[in-house]
Formats: sequence, structure tokens, C-alpha cells
Amino acid sequence: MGLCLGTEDTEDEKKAKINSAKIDRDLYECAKREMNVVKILILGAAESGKSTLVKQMKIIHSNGFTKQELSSFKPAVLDNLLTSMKFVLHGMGVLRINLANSRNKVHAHSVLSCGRCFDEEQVLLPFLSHALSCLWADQGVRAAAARGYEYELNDSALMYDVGGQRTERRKWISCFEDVRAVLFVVALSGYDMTLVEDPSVNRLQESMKLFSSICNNVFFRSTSMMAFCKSTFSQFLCFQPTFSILFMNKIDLFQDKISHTGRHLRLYLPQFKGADCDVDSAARFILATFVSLNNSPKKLIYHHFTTATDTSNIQVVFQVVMETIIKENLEAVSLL
Ligand SMILES: Nc1nc2c(ncn2[C@@H]2O[C@H](COP(=O)(O)OP(=O)(O)OP(=O)(O)O)[C@@H](O)[C@H]2O)c(=O)[nH]1
Ligand SMILES: [Mg+2]
Repeated sequence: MGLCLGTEDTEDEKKAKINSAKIDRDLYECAKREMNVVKILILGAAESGKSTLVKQMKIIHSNGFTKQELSSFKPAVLDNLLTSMKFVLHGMGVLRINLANSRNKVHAHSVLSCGRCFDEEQVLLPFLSHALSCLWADQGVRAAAARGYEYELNDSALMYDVGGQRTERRKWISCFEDVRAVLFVVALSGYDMTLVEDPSVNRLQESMKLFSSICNNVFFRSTSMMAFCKSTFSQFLCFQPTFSILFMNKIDLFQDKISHTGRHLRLYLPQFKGADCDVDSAARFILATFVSLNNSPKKLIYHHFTTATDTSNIQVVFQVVMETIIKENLEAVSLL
């Protein structure tokens, strides 16, 4: 009896036990949730389409964006509008294209001299809104915008961020823990463009160099993050992804350039011997060049031709990607 009384819990001890049981349950639930999380690392050179893909995922799987999130994009969109129009106006100088309507000169001046384009409420300044509408209605501006690739107007200036630029890449390393798949995004349409940060370097060549270093792990060998992929099937089972997934993105812009602009692939990649205007063989040639950069015969390279701005395209492609990842991960732990 005395022994029994001696082991009876005080109120504090009871509370502590209840708390401890709750923590155990939470940890268990959290671990269970983690088991179902597939962490995918999306890499690629600047402007290849990484952020666009992430946004598509949010639209497809997380009920899109809240009003607040949408309005947080507004300054970037408005800034881009201004920057892009400035770019086109400069392009008109390069291409020696005049404004169709000389009365628009005043609008061109106000755009070129404008620093900030929106007010505290993030509303486009009225004079600028008017100037942009007038300029966009001008056939000279339209002609210069259509030839944007000749002075390297960004493919679409919406939502520019710096994640893929050279200076940003060291941040990638910390993202490499618990990753189940590496998805590398290539902007096919960059074959005739140069880097913003170094105009002497071709964008596709830069992307190839980057893919080669990631695919062959040179990029990560210089860090202590080599055994980066910890399987959630077993806490201490380590494996490296035996596959990569290539998103050959911006196929829409690529198709347009190859078919209609006379900027033939052979002019930028002399090894390409296919016919001019043959989009399919040009895209497959670039794909083959990327695949050939993989030095490991054991490593599989899956690929998809994508348009990241097209939600329905990405929805279909991502379904296939998820099946690939699940199959490969099950194989890696010998469950298949
Ligand atoms: N037409 C077209 N535009 C695309 C496609 N993918 C992306 N874009 C546009 O290309 C621009 C760059 O895309 P982002 O998703 O910001 O590129 P990113 O890889 O995140 O770029 P960084 O963050 O600079 O590394 C954006 O304006 C996109 O809207 C595509 O498949 N087709
Ligand atoms: Mg980005």
C-alpha cells in the first residue's frame, strides 16, 4: 500500500506525462507527414522558368494565390512594365525604327525619364499609364517589340528575380538536404541570347556548363554536402539521386524563333546539321547535347519539353514527373 502510494503521480507529474505523450504524438504525426513529402530541387540558369514552375504548382495544388499574395506581385509587375518599355524604346534606337506617331515622342521621354512608376497604393501613375497605352498602340513600338530578340528583350519580363544568376547560386547548396529529385530547367529559347551579368557568354552554353557541374556533382563536390540525400524511408539510409529530370522549357518561344526569325540554330551551335526551321530536330539536338554531358552511365536523364507559363501543360508533365520520382525512389530502396 505504502509502495502504491509512493508511486502515485503528483498533479505536476500527471501534467508532465500528458504533455510528453502529446509531444510524442505530434512528433509521430510530423514524421508521418514528412514521409509523404517529396522534396524536389529545381535548378537552372537565370530566367529559365524555375519560379514560374513553382507558381504553377501553387495554382495546381494549393488553390492558387491569396489576394494578399497577388498584390505582393504588383510592384514587380509594374516595374517590369516600365523596364520593358524602356528596353523597347532603346531597341528602337538600335534597330533605327521610328515612332509611327511623332506625337508619342513626349510619352517616350516621360517613360525614359521615369524612375518610380507607382504610388503608395501601388497604383500605376496616371501619366505613365497613359504614356504606356499610347506607346503600345504605336506601330513603331510594336515592330521593335516583335524584334526584341535582336536587342535581347527578356522573353517575358513578368516577375523577374535573380535566383539563377551566378551570384545567387551559392544559396542553392543549403537547399540540398532531403532532396528526392533534381529538376533542371533549361530555357531553350536562350540559344541566341547572352547573360545579363556577362554579355560575352551565351545563355545556352552557360546552362550546359551548369547542368554538367550539377549532373556530375562537381558543383557540390567542393562543399561538404556530398551525401545530401537522406531517404525518409529509413533515417540513416543515404543515397544519391540516380537520375535527373530535364525540363526543356520555353518551347513556345523556341518554336517561334526557329520557325519565323531566321535565327537558325546552326548560327549559334555550328555542330547542328539539321534543316533550318525544323523545330523538332533543333530541340532534340539541344536535348542530346545536354544528355551527353552526363558522365555517369548509371545515371538516367529523363526529359520533358515544356511551356512553364501554360498551367495545363505543367499539370500533365508534373503528374508524369511525380510517377518517375516515386518509381525511382522505390527502386533506390529496393522496393521495386
Ligand atoms: N513564353 C514563355 N515564357 C516563360 C516560360 N517559362 C518562363 N517564362 C517567362 O520567363 C521569365 C523568367 O521566368 P522565371 O520563372 O522568373 O525564371 P527563373 O528561372 O525563376 O529566373 P531566376 O529567378 O532569375 O533564376 C518570366 O517572365 C516567365 O513568365 C515559357 O515556357 N514560355
Ligand atoms: Mg526565380
